[in-house]
Amino acid sequence: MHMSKVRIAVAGASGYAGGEVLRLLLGRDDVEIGALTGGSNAGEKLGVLQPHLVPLADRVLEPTNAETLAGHDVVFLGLPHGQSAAIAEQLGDDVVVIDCGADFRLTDSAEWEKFYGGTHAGSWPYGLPELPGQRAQLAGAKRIAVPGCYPTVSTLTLAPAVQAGLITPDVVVVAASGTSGAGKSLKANLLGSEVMGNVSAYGVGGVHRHTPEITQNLALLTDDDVTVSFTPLLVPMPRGILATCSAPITPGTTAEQAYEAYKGFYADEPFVTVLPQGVWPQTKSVLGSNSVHLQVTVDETAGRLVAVGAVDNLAKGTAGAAVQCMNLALGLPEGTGLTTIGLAP
Ligand SMILES: NC(=O)C1=CN([C@@H]2O[C@H](COP(=O)(O)OP(=O)(O)OC[C@H]3O[C@@H](n4cnc5c(N)ncnc54)[C@H](OP(=O)(O)O)[C@@H]3O)[C@@H](O)[C@H]2O)C=CC1
Ligand SMILES: CC(=O)N[C@@H](CCC(=O)OP(=O)(O)O)C(=O)O
Repeated sequence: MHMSKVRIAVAGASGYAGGEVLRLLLGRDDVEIGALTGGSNAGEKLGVLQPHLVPLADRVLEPTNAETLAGHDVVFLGLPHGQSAAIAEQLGDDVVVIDCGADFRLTDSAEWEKFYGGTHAGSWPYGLPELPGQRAQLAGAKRIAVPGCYPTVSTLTLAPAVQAGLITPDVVVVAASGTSGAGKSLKANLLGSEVMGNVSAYGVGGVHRHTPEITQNLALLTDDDVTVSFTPLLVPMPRGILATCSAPITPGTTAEQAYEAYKGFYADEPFVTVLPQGVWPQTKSVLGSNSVHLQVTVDETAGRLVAVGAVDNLAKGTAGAAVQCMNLALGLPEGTGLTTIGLAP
């Protein structure tokens, strides 16, 4: 039977998130790529801005507005924070809008104002299908907020332990990210000479805006109060996040029990792999894929559970999740167009 193609548009097609959505969708014969829009680069050819997207080289970026984005089944927003709400409200309730930005992730307006400033636009179904109960919220959804990259990996690295009560949910997350997490626009501290051969911490002391998002996610899994100490590190690589997470272990819990809890929690998840015991996640193994790699153990001397997770910040951390959510929203097989296979060496 002939099925009509899903017509999609990407706002922010010149950026990293928008570019990755297009890379993932270009291989699909059930998707037609419609409008591609930008900001300062409107009028430019995509072949100049995203030369890896060869089939789209001659496409010209249009300005981002309700007119250029009209007439699509799905609109992906890869715009800076605070830009999504005004566009989304003009797009009509029948269009699936998938926001890669932060505007609709938080449910608590006070937390939004504290960490982002300005008025909170509201909250949309949260695009992390691996959270218990969340897949049902995404099936048929017309508005989806794609999680932040650090919250995706941090939440999934801790969720089984929090839900099973293996830890006191007073968690410490230290996560190293590649530079693409900061977006494509040049930032002084991201110029090559500052990043190469260097690792630095930033957003230290509970001030990074992903802290309340991680807390919000973990709080769904327990009746206990959740506290999150989150420290991001910038490392000299283009893609990938490695998150090291720990929390006080519930006395008597063994490493074997923790491992089995993780295996059980993710047994039916197509994109989460709990690696063989003793094998620790590394970013390269997930690059370009929608995979999350996890490992867990118990540090008996310190009395802490230690879990490590890896994702590609642009794939499962943004654009891969966006495509996974599109599939769920449209009732397509969830893994359509997504791979679990990363790179080596
Ligand atoms: N990079 C990552 O790992 C992740 C990113 N995200 C989110 O995705 C969104 C996009 O991030 P990312 O792709 O990294 O950022 P980039 O800086 O790479 O891209 C930003 C895009 O937004 C466009 N843009 C900027 N200002 C305007 C404007 N005023 N009007 C219309 N378009 C505009 C830019 O167009 P132009 O170039 O033409 O100016 C560009 O296409 C952000 O909200 C970010 O938080 C989420 C998770 C992870
Ligand atoms: C390395 C780096 O700078 N990373 C970004 C996070 C990117 C991301 O996922 O965040 P949002 O979608 O919430 O912007 C940062 O720390 O601000």
